[in-house]
Order: sequence, then structure tokens, then C-alpha cells
Amino acid sequence: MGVKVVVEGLSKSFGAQTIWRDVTLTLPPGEISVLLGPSGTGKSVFLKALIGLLKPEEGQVVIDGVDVCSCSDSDLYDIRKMFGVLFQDGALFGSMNLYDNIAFPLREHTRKSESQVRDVVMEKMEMVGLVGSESKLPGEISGGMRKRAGLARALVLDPQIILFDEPDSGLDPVRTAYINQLIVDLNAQVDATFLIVTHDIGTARTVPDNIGMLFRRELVMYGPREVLLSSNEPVVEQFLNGRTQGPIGMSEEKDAGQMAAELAELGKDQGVPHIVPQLDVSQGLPRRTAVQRRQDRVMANLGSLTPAAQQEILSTLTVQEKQRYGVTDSGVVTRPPNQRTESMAGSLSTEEVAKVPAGAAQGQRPSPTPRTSGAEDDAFWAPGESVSEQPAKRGWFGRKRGGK
Ligand SMILES: Nc1ncnc2c1ncn2[C@@H]1O[C@H](COP(=O)(O)OP(=O)(O)OP(=O)(O)O)[C@@H](O)[C@H]1O
Repeated sequence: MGVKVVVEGLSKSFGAQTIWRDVTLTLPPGEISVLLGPSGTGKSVFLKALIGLLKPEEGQVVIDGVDVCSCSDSDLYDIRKMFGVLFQDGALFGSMNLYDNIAFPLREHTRKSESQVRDVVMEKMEMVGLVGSESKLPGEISGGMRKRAGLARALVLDPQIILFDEPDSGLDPVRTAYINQLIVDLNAQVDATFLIVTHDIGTARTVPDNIGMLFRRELVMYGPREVLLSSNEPVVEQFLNGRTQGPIGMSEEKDAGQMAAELAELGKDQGVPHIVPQLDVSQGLPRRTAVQRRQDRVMANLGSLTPAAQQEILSTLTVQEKQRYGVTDSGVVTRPPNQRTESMAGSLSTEEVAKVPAGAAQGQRPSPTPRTSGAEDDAFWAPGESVSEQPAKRGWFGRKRGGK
């Protein structure tokens, strides 16, 4: 099973430019999480921080008890071996054929014999549907095939965490659908922790278990897919519907006056977008074991989610699942699994997002957002409370950091 990645209070700047600050989230083991955000909000920088390629100024990334941000070089070397990364263009060596590209990490980092290397390479090429293309050069194949070759290479060291930097970039909708299905199928097969950075709305709606969104240098939301997909937070709604009306403008953010006028014009009768079902694994493959773990976790914390998300989650339960969690006809959970320990993330309310001044782009911290005292750390939200109803609180799963 993949490992848990715990990000606590992470902040990164380049000189005077703040990229993001105080990012707190947990990637649950074996689950698929997606990180969204307008261009330039630092999603790729975030991925690099997770693997220790960039050093944040503040905060921690704890994997297997090791803080990637402050560990020794030898610990970092070991931690990096837990990662597989699919770069945007596959990052293949142009002069090597696909077989040698995929074999490269094995030859560099293991003492496997050539016949053992062959077994692993062929197994991974089969997983991504590339058997028969071993001798092709990256320049001779399509963008979709290059991504799949990059993915096979990311898999050869059996990583416990796989990072995908825009796996759908440059692909047509059909190839995007294929790569999304492949990601879900691979998750079922390897059960590693997946984090996908994407702009693609279809990917965000159908692939992940959890979704996060970066905006104006903050992680504005992160939580189970149902929470963001049913959210009426303007920035989340605008992004997930690909609208021009809303806080996100051509250059990432709009003037507050223009935004208010647009939102007023848009009206409140747009309704919550329908949540499409999550992609299932292809026929013949094992079920994703993360699905059950996630369902247990989400049901254990159901009361901390927004009412719309709760409704959505309850509406998709089967009769057996309702029995398992003791859900009554009126939607009351009488027997939640005993897992109310998992803290996931921080988020900002609509009011907090709106208060972040544009000047923060030049590295100035915004005026402090209202936070409750550390006394409520690790507390969970009471049933029925929602993000917008509780501006001072930072997460659906309630973890707050006192004193910052
Ligand atoms: N090594 C670096 N030195 C200085 N600035 C950097 C560095 N790497 C990234 N940046 C800056 O950080 C900001 C965020 O970049 P990043 O590529 O992470 O954004 P993104 O959200 O992934 O964007 P996109 O969706 O367009 O790929 C950009 O302004 C970029 O110029």
C-alpha cells in the first residue's frame, strides 16, 4: 500500500514572490488526489517541494516519519526512491528507445541482471499498453504514447507515491480519457498514493478521491471529491465549470469590484453542478482497495463535511453500504467506523479568499485571517457545519494550526 504524505504549514517563495503559504494537507495512503489551480499558482512547485527538489522556507512534508524539508541527504535519497514521477512531456531521453528509457532507473539504481530488468520493463510496458513498441524512439510516437512510456518508467522502481504533472496536457479528449482510465487502473494494481496536477475539468470530476485547489497563494480547499464538486465557493465553482465569471481572471485573479459585479449578474440560481460518478477500474482488474478505506474514512467524518457533500455521499450508498454504516432512511449514520482520527487539510472560506489582497503577489503577507485558538486543534467539525458557515476554521476535517 502507498504511504501517507503529511504536509504541514508549507510556504514557498522565490525572492519577493510568494508562491503559496501555509499549505496543510494529507494525501491518504493509496488514494488518488488531484491538485487544481489556475496557471502559475505553483502546482508544479508544490510537486517539486514534495520530493525535496525545492526547499520551502517554512513547514514540513512528512513521509514515513521523515521530514523531506529538513532531513539529511541520505534520508532524502531513500525517500526519493519511494516516488515515481510522470513529468509533463514524459521526460524521455530522445536518443534512447522506449525499452532503454524504461529500463534506465533500474540500471541506475538497482543491481538487477539484464534478464530481471527485462522482466520488470516488460511487465510495466504491459501495464501501460505499450508492448510491441520497445524499439521505438520517443520522437516516433504520439504524445499519448510518450506519456504512457513516462508512466511505465515512473513505475519500474515500484514507487509508493506517484506524482503526475499534468498527465493530460497536450492530449485530445479521447487520449485524455484513455490516460485517466489508465491512472485509475494502475491505482487498482499498485495501490500507491497518487497526486495529480491538472487543469482538466473532466479529470478533476472523474478521477480523484480527493481534490485540492490552490488560488491566490493559498490552498483554498482540499477534501473528499464530493465536497469540491458540490461546492458553491465562487473560485471552485468557476474553475470546475470553466466559466469566465468569477474570481479567476486572465491573469489569475480579478479586481474585487469586477468579481462582485459578475457574480451578482450570474445570479444564485446556477445550481450545484451535478456530480458525475467516479471512474471505475476496467473490467478484469481488481477493485481499488483505496475505495473501501476512503469510504470508511469519509463515513467516519461525514458530519464534518458540507451538507451538500453529505447528501451526495449518502445518495450513492448501496443498501449493503447503508447497513454497514448504519444509515437510516432519514440519512442518519448510527454506526460510523471508528476512524475519527484522520486529519486531512486546511481550507479558506469565501470571505478569507476574498480578503487576500492582490499585493500578496509581491510577497506581502495579507492581514491575518481570523483563526480560532490552538485549543481546538485536532477537533472535528460538528455535523451540519460547512466551510462558508465557519470562516475561522480551516478544514472540513478540522485541523487548525494555532498561533499562525
Ligand atoms: N526555480 C524557480 N525560480 C523562480 N521562480 C520559479 C521557479 N520555479 C517556478 N517559479 C515560478 O513559480 C510560479 C509558479 O510556477 P508553477 O510552474 O509551479 O505554476 P503552475 O501552477 O504549475 O502553472 P501551470 O499550470 O501553468 O503549469 C511561476 O510564477 C514561476 O515562474
